[in-house]
Amino acid sequence: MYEIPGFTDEHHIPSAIAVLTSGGDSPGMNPAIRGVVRAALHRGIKVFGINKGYSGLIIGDLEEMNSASVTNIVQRGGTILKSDRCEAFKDPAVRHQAAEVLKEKGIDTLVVIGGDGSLTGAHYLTLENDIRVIGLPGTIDNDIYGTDDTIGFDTAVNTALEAIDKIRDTALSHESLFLVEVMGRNSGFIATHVGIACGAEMIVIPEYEVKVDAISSQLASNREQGKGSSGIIVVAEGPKPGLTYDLAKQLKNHGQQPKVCILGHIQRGGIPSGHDRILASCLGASAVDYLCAGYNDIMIGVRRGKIVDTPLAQVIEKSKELDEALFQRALLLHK
Ligand SMILES: Nc1ncnc2c1ncn2[C@@H]1O[C@H](COP(=O)(O)OP(=O)(O)OP(=O)(O)O)[C@@H](O)[C@H]1O
Ligand SMILES: O=P(O)(O)OC[C@H]1O[C@](O)(CO)[C@@H](O)[C@@H]1O
Ligand SMILES: [Mg+2]
Repeated sequence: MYEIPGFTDEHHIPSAIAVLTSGGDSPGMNPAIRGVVRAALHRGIKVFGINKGYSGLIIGDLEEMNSASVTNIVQRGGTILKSDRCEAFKDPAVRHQAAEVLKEKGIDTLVVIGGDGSLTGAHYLTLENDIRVIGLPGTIDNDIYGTDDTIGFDTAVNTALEAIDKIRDTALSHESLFLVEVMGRNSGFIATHVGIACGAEMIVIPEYEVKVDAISSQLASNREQGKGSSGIIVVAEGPKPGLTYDLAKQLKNHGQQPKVCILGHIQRGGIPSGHDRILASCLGASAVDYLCAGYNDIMIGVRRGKIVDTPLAQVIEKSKELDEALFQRALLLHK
């Protein structure tokens, strides 16, 4: 499914690899961990699992893994290593402490599976300390520069769709309008993909200004065309809680009677899709290939079906643009 680079130079075999998951959990983190562990063991490299992301790293909560440690996890949601958000890791002194923990155990390389924040932490860790790092994009948000796809995005979109298809039944039966909030504080990737796939009447995302007038006239036009008065508007959660309720209020002022349904954390859990399992497995195993070939301070992702690497500095600095053409296509399909 993915074109995998073949490396010839393999003179940088790590003494031992540690792996952690960080930030919001995402479906596919487990097959990614499995990929790292099995590929490392295949080369005779010791591999350690760190519990609870950077919080566990700082206090040395880690243990050696073997092939059985990752048996029967390819199909499991969440992360067997657990995850966390760790404010303390933003402090360089704390990162130094983390590096010392690794060195004491004879570990010289770390694989970080997480979102943009987690990859930022990984970049600083290697810049300031003698630890090599590889990042893997593990987030449902798909908001990471340097990869077309992130581990968990596909599953999250499908989970949201399953829920919205059910809400659609009720919307049709009662001729009612639903605002369905999906995840995405700063990015509308989930909302755009879900909106297209569920046939939403409108999609609201943080990247573009919300035009209540436009939503109202779209709904009015639907009624005039004989499409009925039920509808689904997919709304990305946006930067602060409550924005979907604010939008509902504004629509009420325009004579609409919307109901709000917040999908929330169901989007983060569940069995990873086949797509996410394959992506995660390939990226996990590739992390070990890249380490053995001497790479450091990169994220491994996919572009146009190829496994590719991007310097973490770029991943952090640049933001992934929403596909404008795709969003325009969605607008066309509403009409
Ligand atoms: N600027 C930073 N410097 C050092 N570490 C950071 C930085 N930003 C984030 N991190 C570390 O990464 C952790 C996770 O970051 P964040 O909460 O942004 O989630 P994420 O990795 O982007 O995942 P997601 O957005 O999918 O939940 C933080 O709790 C912190 O430990
Ligand atoms: O569970 P928390 O910490 O509230 O995080 C929610 C955020 O995490 C994400 O689910 C990504 O992991 C975002 O889509 C969402 O905005
Ligand atoms: Mg993030």
